[in-house]
Amino acid sequence: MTLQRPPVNSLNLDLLKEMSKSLDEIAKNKSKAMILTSASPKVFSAGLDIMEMYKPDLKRVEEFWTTLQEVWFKLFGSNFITAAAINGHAPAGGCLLAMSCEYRVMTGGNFSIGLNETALGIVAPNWFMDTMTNTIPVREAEYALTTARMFNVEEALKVGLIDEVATDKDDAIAKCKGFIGKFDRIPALARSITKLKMRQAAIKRLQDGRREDLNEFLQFVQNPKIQKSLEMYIQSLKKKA
Ligand SMILES: CCCCCCCCC/C=C/C(=O)SCCNC(=O)CCNC(=O)[C@H](O)C(C)(C)COP(=O)(O)OP(=O)(O)OC[C@H]1O[C@@H](n2cnc3c(N)ncnc32)[C@H](O)[C@@H]1OP(=O)(O)O
Repeated sequence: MTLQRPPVNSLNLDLLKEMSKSLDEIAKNKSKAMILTSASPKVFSAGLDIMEMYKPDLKRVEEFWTTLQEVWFKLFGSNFITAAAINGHAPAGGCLLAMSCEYRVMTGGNFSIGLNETALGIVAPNWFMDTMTNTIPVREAEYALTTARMFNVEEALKVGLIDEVATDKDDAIAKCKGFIGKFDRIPALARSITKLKMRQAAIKRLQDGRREDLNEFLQFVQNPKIQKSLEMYIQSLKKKA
């Protein structure tokens, strides 16, 4: 699955809906595995489209958040094998997508990956945190989350946020295929049940608290202080360019 929403694959409602549909198709057509990557040469995904959260229409932003939750359920909780070929920057929601896969290969270069929400004055939801602690140790996750740490490729490899480094996108995809090949001799049902048991607690936590998570988000986007932070962040992104 190749993300292609120039310039930075930011996740707006339309892209999330497309992803949700594609994940359904992959599940339905009984694909053995999926590799998630990006059509952009330097950005895997810039995370959530900040414009969806800035001065939002309430109905749309509710659908936006619900669709994001759905994409996470379908990706993190998929029966099929998932690997991410991270061929560029992967901040915030981009990092979440990569961490929701079972294996991560990142192309070397001046790219970074991490959950930087606190730097925007926002708090990553519990299920973002659960996804991170499913990937790296709790202590590292707490440190990374509180400090909005963006890891460079070497740091990400060292902490286990990524599993391998690749020379370019083709190499990243080849290495993801190498991971997928490890399951050639493992019975598929045993593999998928094991994966889902490992992920069950995190999945159940969001299933049980889904409405509450949505309400928290809706309160959050209606908070004037948060809107001010988002406005300043958008300006800083634009100034850079
Ligand atoms: C339940 C509990 C409570 C709920 C609490 C709620 C929690 C919400 C959780 C939030 C999760 C998130 O993902 S929040 C999103 C966080 N994302 C980020 O912080 C990433 C910000 N972006 C970047 O760092 C960079 O753009 C990066 C990805 C490295 C690429 O750098 P480049 O130099 O290649 O490109 P840029 O010039 O910066 O960007 C190109 C254009 O894209 C825009 N752009 C970049 N990122 C964007 C983004 N995320 N959304 C919209 N637009 C974006 C820029 O403004 C530019 O616009 P023009 O100048 O107009 O061309």
